Amino acid sequence: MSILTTQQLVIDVPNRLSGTPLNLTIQPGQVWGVLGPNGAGKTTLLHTLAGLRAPRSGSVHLNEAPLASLRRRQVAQALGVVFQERMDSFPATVLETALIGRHPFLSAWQRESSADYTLAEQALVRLDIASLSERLVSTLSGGERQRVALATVLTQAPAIWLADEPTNHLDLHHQSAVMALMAEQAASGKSVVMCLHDLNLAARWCDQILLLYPNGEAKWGPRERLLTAGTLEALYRQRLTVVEVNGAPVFVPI
Ligand SMILES: Nc1ncnc2c1ncn2[C@@H]1O[C@H](COP(=O)(O)OP(=O)(O)OP(=O)(O)O)[C@@H](O)[C@H]1O
Repeated sequence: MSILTTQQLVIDVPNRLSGTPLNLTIQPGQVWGVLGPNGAGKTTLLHTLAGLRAPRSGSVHLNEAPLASLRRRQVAQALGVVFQERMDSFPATVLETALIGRHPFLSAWQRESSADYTLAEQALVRLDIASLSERLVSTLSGGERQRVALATVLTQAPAIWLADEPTNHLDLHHQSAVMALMAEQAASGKSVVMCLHDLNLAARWCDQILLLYPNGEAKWGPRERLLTAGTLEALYRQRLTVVEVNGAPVFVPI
């Protein structure tokens, strides 16, 4: 189990003067939804939490060690990132791509073991792409590629998932399946931080919410406190109506 914390973290968004310092504790078992309009800094935050981008100020800690003091390999053994944009530039099959998830655990010239193959094959089954195993990733549809990216992180089996719009390109069935997978990861003691544009997925699946505003302000806390029509209307500058379905709020733009 791993805990990711931030201390007085201000993310480095170009041309933004300042922002609310973030003091977050991402605990095992939690599912965080990061919400905010385009350009608010969701991806920047996710990359900063992954140690891929330096903060403007403050710090990110993995189990109390500053992320900046850790070797990349150590970080990759604990943190998995589902990127929003991907460069699938060299030819690789779906299975080969999923196996990349094991690389943080292999030494320089070490080949993947049969246990690594088993993990990758199980991940392909879980993401419903086992039948595509030998296909080149470059030949896949957008939704299929998205599921390869998720399968790669599932193969990595990190304690902390950082996922940038994990339901991007997915049809309704696969959106639900992926959110259920995230919830399942949290239930098994992992933690999940997701950037989302779909308020209703956040309302249904996230227990902690972080709202990012275009001016750098931020609010965070339990879903019940932050996912209200008033808060979200101000965040998105969009009027909303709320209905309740199966005990969860559903936000509809009006
Ligand atoms: N390398 C860069 N140079 C200049 N501006 C940048 C750079 N990277 C990010 N930005 C700007 O920083 C801001 C935050 O970008 P970011 O991608 O984090 O937003 P986001 O909330 O994830 O947006 P979206 O909802 O559109 O995905 C945006 O205004 C973006 O244009």
